[in-house]
Amino acid sequence: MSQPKFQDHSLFQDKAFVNGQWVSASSGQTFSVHDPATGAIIGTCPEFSGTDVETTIQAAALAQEQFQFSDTRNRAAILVKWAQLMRENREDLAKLLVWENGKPLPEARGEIEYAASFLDWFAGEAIRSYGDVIQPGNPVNRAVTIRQPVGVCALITPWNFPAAMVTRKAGAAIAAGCAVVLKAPAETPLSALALAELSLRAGIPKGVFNVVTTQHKTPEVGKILTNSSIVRKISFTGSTRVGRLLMNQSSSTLKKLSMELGGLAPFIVFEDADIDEAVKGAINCKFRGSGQTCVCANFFLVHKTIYEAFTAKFIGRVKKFRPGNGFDAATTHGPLIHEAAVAKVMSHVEDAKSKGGLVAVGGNPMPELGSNFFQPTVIVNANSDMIFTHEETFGPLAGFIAFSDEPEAINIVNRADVGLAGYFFSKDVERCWRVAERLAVGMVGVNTGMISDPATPFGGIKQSGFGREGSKYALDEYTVIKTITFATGTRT
Ligand SMILES: NC(=O)c1ccc[n+]([C@@H]2O[C@H](COP(=O)([O-])OP(=O)(O)OC[C@H]3O[C@@H](n4cnc5c(N)ncnc54)[C@H](O)[C@@H]3O)[C@@H](O)[C@H]2O)c1
Ligand SMILES: O=CCCC(=O)O
Repeated sequence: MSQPKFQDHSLFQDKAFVNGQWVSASSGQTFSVHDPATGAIIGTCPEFSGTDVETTIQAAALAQEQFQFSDTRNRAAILVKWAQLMRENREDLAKLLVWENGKPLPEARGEIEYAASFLDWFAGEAIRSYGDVIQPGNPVNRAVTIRQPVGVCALITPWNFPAAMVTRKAGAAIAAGCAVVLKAPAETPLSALALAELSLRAGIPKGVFNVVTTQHKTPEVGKILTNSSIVRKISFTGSTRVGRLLMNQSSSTLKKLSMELGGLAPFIVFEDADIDEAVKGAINCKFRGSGQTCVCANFFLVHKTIYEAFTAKFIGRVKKFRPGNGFDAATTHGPLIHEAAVAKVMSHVEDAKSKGGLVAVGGNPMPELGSNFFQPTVIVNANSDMIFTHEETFGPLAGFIAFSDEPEAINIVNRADVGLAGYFFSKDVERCWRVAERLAVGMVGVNTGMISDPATPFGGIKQSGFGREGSKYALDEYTVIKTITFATGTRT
C-alpha cells in the first residue's frame, strides 16, 4: 500500500501550525517525510528557522496572557472535545501514524486511544488545583499557597510515539493554563499536525497550541527554544544525549525542565515465576513498536533453573512473528525508523556473538522487505559484558542471561547509569516487595510487562531524567507555587 485512503483529507497537513494558522517557513524551505517501510516520500513540511520559531513564541506569549486566567472548566471541556475528535477520526489518525512511523495498524489504533486517554485524564486534572494554608512564624500573619501556570512551554517530542507523546505533554500543559510551542520530530511530524487541526476544531484558543517543524535546523531551533526568556519550561522526551544538551542550553534562562530520556529496562524472571505469564509479559514488553519504546525490556535475566524452559517458550513465540508493512493485515511487527537504527541493532548482535552469545532466532537485517527491517532476534548464552546490558538497543533484540540468585540479578541491573523502567516476575510476595523497592529505576512492573497508563506517573531516575508525566503529579511540572501572606492586623 503506497498511500492510505483517508476519510478526511484535511487531517493531512503539510504546514506548521502557528497562532491557529497553517504557515510555511519564511525561507520557503521544506524537508521530506518518509515512509520507513518503503522509503517513499510521504510529503513535505516547513523547515522552520530560529526566526520562525521566535515568531511562534511571540504568538504563544500573547495567547498566554489570556489563557493563564481562563476558566478551568472550559479548559477541561476543550480537552474532552479534543479527545472525542481523536476517537471520531481514529482510523485516519492511525493510518497516518502507520505511514510515517511504520508500526502495525492495530498497534497504531492502540496508540491513538492511548493518546486520547491523556486528554481525558488531564481534563479531569484541569479542575483540581490545591494549595496549602500555613501559619507563618509571625503570629499575626496567615499564608496560603496557590498553583499558577509556569508560562509558555516548549515541548519536544520523539518519533516512536508520534501522537501519544504530544497529548501526554500538551494535555498537561493546557490543563495547567500554559500555551505551548511543540517541536515535532522530523521523522513523524504529520501526526502532530493532524492533532493541531483537531485542536482547532476542539476550540483550543489561537496561539495556545502551536506546532513547529524542522529537520536540518533542529539544533538552531533548539537553541532558540532553550535561550528564550519567554519560554519558561522545556519538556523533552528523547535521548539522554540531547536531554543533556538541552539542559545545558537552558541554564542561561534557568527554565523549569522535565526530561524523559533513554532507558535500559531489565526483565527478570525468578525461579518461582509463572513461566507462561512471564513469557507473555516478556513478549509484549520487548517487541512493542519493534523494540523502539523507551520502556521496552532491553535484556533478560532468567534464573538458571528455568532458563531452558523459559527461553524455549519465548523463542517459539518469536518464530511466529511476521515482520512487514504496517498496513498489511498479516504483519505483526513493522520496520525500524531508519537505517541507523538497523545498524545499531546489528552492532549489538555482532558484539554479543563476539562474546559468546548464540543467535537462536533472527540476527540479521531483512533487505528483502526494505532497508529498515531487522529480524526479531533472540540471543541465548548471553552475559553481562555484552553491550546490550549497558546501552539501549532500541530494536527487536532480546538477549538472555542466566543468573544464580537475587542479589546477583539486582547488582547487574543497578550498575547502570540510567534507570527508567524495570520488570520482574515472581509469585513470592515478600520477594515482590523487596525487589520492587531495590531496583534502581523510576517504574517497576511486577508480574506485568505493560506499565503505561495515564493515571500513573511516568519517568525515570539517574540519567533517564527527571520529572513525571501523566498522573496527578504531571500538572506540578507545568505550574509554580505562589505564596500569599496576609497580615491580619496587630494583636493586643
Ligand atoms: N523516556 C521516554 O519517555 C522516552 C520516550 C521516547 C524515546 N526516548 C528515548 O529517545 C531515544 C530515541 O528517540 P530519538 O532518536 O527521537 O531521540 P532524539 O533525542 O534524537 O530526538 C528526540 C527529539 O529531540 C529533537 N532534537 C534532537 N536534537 C535536538 C536539538 N539539538 N535541539 C532540540 N531538539 C532536538 C528531535 O528532533 C526529536 O524531536 C531513545 O534513547 C529513547 O529511549 C525516551
Ligand atoms: O517511549 C516512550 C513512551 C512509551 C509509553 O508511554 O509507554
